[in-house]
Amino acid sequence: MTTPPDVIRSAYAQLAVTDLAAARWFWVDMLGLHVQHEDAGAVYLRGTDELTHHSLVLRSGPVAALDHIAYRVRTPEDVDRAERFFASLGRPVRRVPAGTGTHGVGDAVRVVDPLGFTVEFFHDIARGERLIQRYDLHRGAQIARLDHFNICTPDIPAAYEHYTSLGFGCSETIEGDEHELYAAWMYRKQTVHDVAFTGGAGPRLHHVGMATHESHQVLRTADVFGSLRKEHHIERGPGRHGVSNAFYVYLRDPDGHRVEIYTSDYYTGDPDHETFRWNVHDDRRRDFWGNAVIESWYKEASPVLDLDGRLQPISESVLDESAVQVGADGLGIVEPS
Ligand SMILES: O=S(=O)(O)c1ccc(O)c(O)c1
Ligand SMILES: [Ca+2]
Ligand SMILES: [Fe+2]
Repeated sequence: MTTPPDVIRSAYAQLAVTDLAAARWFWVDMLGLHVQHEDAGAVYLRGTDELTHHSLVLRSGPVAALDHIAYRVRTPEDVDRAERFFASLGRPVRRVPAGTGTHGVGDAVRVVDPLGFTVEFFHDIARGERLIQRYDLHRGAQIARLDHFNICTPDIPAAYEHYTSLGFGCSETIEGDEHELYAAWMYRKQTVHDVAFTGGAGPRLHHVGMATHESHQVLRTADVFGSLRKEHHIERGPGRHGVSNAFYVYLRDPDGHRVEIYTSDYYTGDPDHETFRWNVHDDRRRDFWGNAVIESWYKEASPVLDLDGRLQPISESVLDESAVQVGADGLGIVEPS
């Protein structure tokens, strides 16, 4: 196997939205993301702490879907390594020279990874003004930065193996009594995750996780949606996660794309950091207070487009966590086989 690229972190997601103005209302007016650039067909957004051009791109399109997730790599040579790595796996690979791809991003490579996701690896990206202490510009949820991608895939062990081969560590898992792998959280930056896997039909994007500095920003976000009679955008929470220990709320944008507002997870940077393993029957795993997980959270997600913008076919899940009888969820009636 060829040398993998040195991934620094999850860097941006590019979402296709069917009504750019409605999406702008949600992500800019309500969540407060900073507009770094916009044109007739797309808006480029970032959080208050982000120094690179964007961490979210909303592109107008006929179908609500994920264009691609993107990881920043340490050097320009790591873009070449990514191209060779995925070519050696026999995966579709397409070089995207500077100026021909996403606005603000330099030389990049886009691949369809073994899980069926379109993934971009880049190093060069334009800078944005330092907003960390421009409190006068901090609005809405006061989102600091993109924290992670959560992806739906039917084969969690395959996802774990693929991201392990890319040098990702594993901070936490959800496992069955026989250690069947239901979910995993994996990282390159020194927090709980850059990517996590939710068992289900895939490839689909489950959510993008956006970090705030304080739990009161999570709570206020939910309050503002309630005040404006937009509470139907609130899907799950606010609450405290078992996995990651983060405080969270999940929202759905006008196209149904899911976003998590997430704060206060923990450091994972020591080389001998140990994986914390949850049992699928522990009903504190997903909400530490034992609150049930709404069925839509397990079942609904955004489809994914291939390198040519065509919808990727979706294959069904192997293990269905929502079918596991646990105290709080109570969604299913069948123990895992
Ligand atoms: O619901 S879980 O506690 O499993 C969880 C933990 C961290 C996340 O980012 C997440 O989306 C979900
Ligand atoms: Ca709701
Ligand atoms: Fe998340």
